[in-house]
Amino acid sequence: MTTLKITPAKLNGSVCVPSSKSMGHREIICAGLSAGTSIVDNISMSDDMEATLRCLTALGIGFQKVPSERSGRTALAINGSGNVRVSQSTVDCGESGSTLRFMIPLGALCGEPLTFTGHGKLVTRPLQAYYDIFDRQGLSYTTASNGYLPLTVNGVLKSGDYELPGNVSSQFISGLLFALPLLAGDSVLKITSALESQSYVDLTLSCLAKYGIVIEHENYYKYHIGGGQKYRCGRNMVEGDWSQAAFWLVAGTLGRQITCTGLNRDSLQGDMVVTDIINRMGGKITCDAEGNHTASSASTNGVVIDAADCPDIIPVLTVLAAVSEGTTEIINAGRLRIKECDRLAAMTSELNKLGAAVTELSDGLIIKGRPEGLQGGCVDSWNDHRIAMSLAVASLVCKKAVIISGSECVQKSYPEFWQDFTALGGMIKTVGTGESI
Ligand SMILES: O=C(O)C1=C[C@@H](OP(=O)(O)O)[C@@H](O)[C@H](O)C1
Ligand SMILES: C=C(OP(=O)(O)O)C(=O)O
Repeated sequence: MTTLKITPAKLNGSVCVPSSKSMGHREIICAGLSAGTSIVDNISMSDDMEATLRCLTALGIGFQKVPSERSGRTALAINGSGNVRVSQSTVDCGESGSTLRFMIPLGALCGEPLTFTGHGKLVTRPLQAYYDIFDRQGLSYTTASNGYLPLTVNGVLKSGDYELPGNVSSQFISGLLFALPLLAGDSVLKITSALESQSYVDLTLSCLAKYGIVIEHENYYKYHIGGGQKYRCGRNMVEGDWSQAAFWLVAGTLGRQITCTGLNRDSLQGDMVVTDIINRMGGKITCDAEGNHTASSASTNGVVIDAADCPDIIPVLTVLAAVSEGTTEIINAGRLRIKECDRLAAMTSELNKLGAAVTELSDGLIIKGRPEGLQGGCVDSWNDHRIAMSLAVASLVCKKAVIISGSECVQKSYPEFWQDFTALGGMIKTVGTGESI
């Protein structure tokens, strides 16, 4: 485990944000399901993207790295056959919920046993929505106790009527939307409770459409999925990641000025709402003609933030709230408890260690702002990339150093995070084992 000591410093400068992890997963899955070769350019590699690539291999889909046409990042040539088959009996999904939930229905097209393993919190993250479908269809599967990983699926999904809850994870909906068009018959998918993370369903539908898959829906609650469809190869670029930009836009608001490049101002990513939220709090985020977004230093005030459609930006917005004038209420955030860690508990515990005043509710947070700043101290990442990156941003407003243990977890989505943090003026030192802090 790596421990970092961050000496408080105001960050300043420009950063090219990684490409979208959510869109990257979707692109390489759709490319892998097409017959022929697709190029997906501008992929930011991370542990989660590696996990999805391992799944493609297990499903008999080939890929190779090729020179990028327009970015300095990875471009992948992905060779699919238009369908899936089990080419490896076990696949490790790492800690990636998206990977696991997108791949299970594809594994359940193969008609041969395929075992999904994972690590950390992924082992216990909810999968019941799929088990209910398998039970209804009589599809054979086994799990460790309590439905935990490893999960082995062994059977073929049947076309027809499907139901899913809308408030556990939209990743189940995306997973079925990838797989059901490949069945011979038509399917209808109904969402039986309030839909959260709807923007992620939009990302799925838009990627499917790019690859030639037609799905009609009635206001996101009923999806009509024609069977016998074929994915069509493509050449696509992945745009910048708004969830990652959020860290820098909060850091710019708390620091001097930070410009994020590589972003699409017309993005379908729900986390783009971070600009509206920061501006609503009194921040100063502007956008130029190229879509570069600049956050300038500003004094901010508390607001109500609805987490239903943007769960991933809540930890870093909690940091901004912690030093804003007045009170911030985070609502509809119960789902944050079933991510890489319990993010409501983690942000409450770790920010309060730094001197913040955060109160945890069952599905939200109340944050009493301390505009005078925080103290600093020793905190833990809870092995969650978004907690580690949020605590790094919190260091900007601390009087004393912030020591973060478990800082290596940023590998999950943003391996270059600490390099970028340093390039913007952050002062980081690795603390060796046994070294006093
Ligand atoms: O589909 C996706 O790419 C994601 C959906 C969201 O999860 P939920 O739908 O479980 O909220 C989000 O938190 C996750 O980081 C990525
Ligand atoms: C929750 C996240 O990812 P996943 O659900 O794919 O593990 C995340 O990246 O914050």
